[in-house]
Amino acid sequence: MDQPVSRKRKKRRAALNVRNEAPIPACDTALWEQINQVNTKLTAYIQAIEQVALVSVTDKSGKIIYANEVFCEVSGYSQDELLGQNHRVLNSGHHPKAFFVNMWHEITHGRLWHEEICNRSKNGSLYWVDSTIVPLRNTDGQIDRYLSVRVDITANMEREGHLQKRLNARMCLFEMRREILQASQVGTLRNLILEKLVGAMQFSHLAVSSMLIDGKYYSSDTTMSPDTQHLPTLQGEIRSKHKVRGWIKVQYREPRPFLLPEEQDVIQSASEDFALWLERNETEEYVRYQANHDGLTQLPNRCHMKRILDRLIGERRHNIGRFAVLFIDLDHFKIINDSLGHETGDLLLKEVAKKLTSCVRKEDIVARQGGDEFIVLICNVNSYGDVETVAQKIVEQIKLPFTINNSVLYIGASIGIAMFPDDGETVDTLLRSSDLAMYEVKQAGRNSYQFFSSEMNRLVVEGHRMKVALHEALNRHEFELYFQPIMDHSSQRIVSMEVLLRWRRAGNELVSPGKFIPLAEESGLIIPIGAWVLRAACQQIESWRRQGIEVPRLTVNLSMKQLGTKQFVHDVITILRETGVRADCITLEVTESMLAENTTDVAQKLHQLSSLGFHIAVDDFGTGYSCMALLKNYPIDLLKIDQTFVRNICADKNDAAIVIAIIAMAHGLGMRVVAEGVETPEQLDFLSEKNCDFYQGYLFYKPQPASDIVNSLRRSDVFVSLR
Ligand SMILES: Nc1nc2c(ncn2[C@@H]2O[C@H](COP(=O)(O)OP(=O)(O)OP(=O)(O)O)[C@@H](O)[C@H]2O)c(=O)[nH]1
Repeated sequence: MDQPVSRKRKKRRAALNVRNEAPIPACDTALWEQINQVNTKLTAYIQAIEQVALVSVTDKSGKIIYANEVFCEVSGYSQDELLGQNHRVLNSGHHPKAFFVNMWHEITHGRLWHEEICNRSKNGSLYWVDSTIVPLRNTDGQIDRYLSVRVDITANMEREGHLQKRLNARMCLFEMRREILQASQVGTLRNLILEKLVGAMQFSHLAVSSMLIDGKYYSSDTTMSPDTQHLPTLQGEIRSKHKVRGWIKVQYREPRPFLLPEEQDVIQSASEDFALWLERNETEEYVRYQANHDGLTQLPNRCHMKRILDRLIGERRHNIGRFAVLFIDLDHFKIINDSLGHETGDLLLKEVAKKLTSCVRKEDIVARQGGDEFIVLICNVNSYGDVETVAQKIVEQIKLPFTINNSVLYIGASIGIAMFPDDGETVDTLLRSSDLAMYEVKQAGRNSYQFFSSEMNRLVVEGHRMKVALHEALNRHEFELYFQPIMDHSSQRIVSMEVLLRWRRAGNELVSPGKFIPLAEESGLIIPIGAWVLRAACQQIESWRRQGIEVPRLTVNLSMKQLGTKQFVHDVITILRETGVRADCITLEVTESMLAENTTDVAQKLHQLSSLGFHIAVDDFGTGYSCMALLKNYPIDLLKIDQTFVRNICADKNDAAIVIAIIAMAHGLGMRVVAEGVETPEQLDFLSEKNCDFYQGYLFYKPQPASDIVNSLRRSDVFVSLR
């Protein structure tokens, strides 16, 4: 059985020491006997050693003066070739210089040296030997030769080495792949690969890894210059999407005659894995970018901006420091689209985005909220004055002409400003506050800026509460009808009554129509409310009729939303059927703007209604388009002159001229005219002199509930029959 290596080594050392150091005793028979025995033993040892080991002796300088047969056999050199050669002829280059420096240091100091060495044979192949070098002294005690005994361990080393290297390589790749799966930052991953590759090399202390990616050089040893082509190099190419993006290298600091294939595999795989990661990361980055940016302007989109805003709020919540949110909406942008086309509109939006970016500092953020709306975050604000300066600059800059496709375009911007934390401490409140302020700018005429105020908020909160209550108002029977008579010019009697809606909210508070009608329009509630009004008006006609009061006609206002519903005419007919009222008992009032909005659909419906017997009136005439040409396409019976003209009719020549013109033109088109808001006898005189047909106003009657007006109606002479 084999003895353990350490015991074998001890024995060998003991034997060599005996040979080198045993003193020669004085001659006597017993002693010679002893010497012979020792000699015999030594000879046996030497013979045995010579059989299995590579034995050589060198002089002080390392020149070989003896080499046994095994030595010749393993090294591939003949004795003649070896003798006189320096031992360096066998150097494989595998070991660093320090390895041999240490060896020489030990043996020149008379110490035995024992290591595993990789040597190179004559044919270039490598072999590993377990080497023991013993310094030999001459009779003066000086070291003058070195005895080397080496055992060939190449087979073991290869087995172990291969396994170890493969294991190392696998481990390295495994770890790198794990990191690659988790890595999110290219810088971190790059450093990690460079570090791991060095660790995976057989002489890691000599290995330097480096990477060239997209023209930039990185190295695990920043002192080593990229210009090291002469050094032993393992290299892998980083290829992504069929393009060479760079390389990964591992180089040894010293020349090495051979490099292991496993190491090359590691570099190759690392390069491929890294290239895949780059591709994946770039795809993810692209997707992330697309999700966070507006495709047209490349600015952060609404979601991204909200996240930025949220982060900013988080940062500033504990630090004192204001920032401002500017809500920017372009003025009348729709006209650009409608007149010059969507593509021109798009180009203008891109130019506006650039201009906005140029108006703010790098740390500020410009985002596209959507459509023609942009958000600007001014991140560091000392005073309102700072923000005002930026807002003013934006208004001025946007006002300047834009040249798009060789055309000069003009646009304005309305800006609402909310400050953090004063006007909101959450993303939603800041956006809402700035939006409200922007809305105020629009209301005030556009092309300017406005800071948010708590009054705006109060109005919004009130509006919201009212909207909620309005939803319930129909179910709670909170609506009432008021009636205001319309008088005949010549007879001074009632020809019709305008039906006016009133909302008596819980608590008996009467809400003015000016407050709730716009909310009902906005929420769409105007459709069921409008149907209720028509039905209630018809029911009232029937109720009066049953009481013996014949009302010639009631005038009911329509909204554009109602008229816009497909089944509007059908719904009106249904109400007439249900209540038993004839169509000619009802005048339907539309506004000028309704006629201008959707001419074909509105005209069709009004013609249908007119042919059913309804009268059609145009309310508030003169305040909108005042376009007589528009009227001729519709079956209009009555024009109602807006009260704003009537109010100053005796004092303002222009108003008087307008009223005279409207009456003349209406008569020319076969229509009759109602003057609204008649309050004084002077107004009445003026109007009757100009042949106005009918009057409505406080001079005759205020709007009254059915219960109050009924007394006036009972007088038999109040009505003029129009039939
Ligand atoms: N070209 C283009 N137009 C868009 C885009 N997104 C929205 N719009 C249009 O932008 C217009 C925005 O209209 P609004 O802001 O409501 O109206 P405006 O004409 O600007 O009027 P005010 O805001 O009241 O001054 C609409 O006509 C949209 O169709 C877009 O990506 N490209």
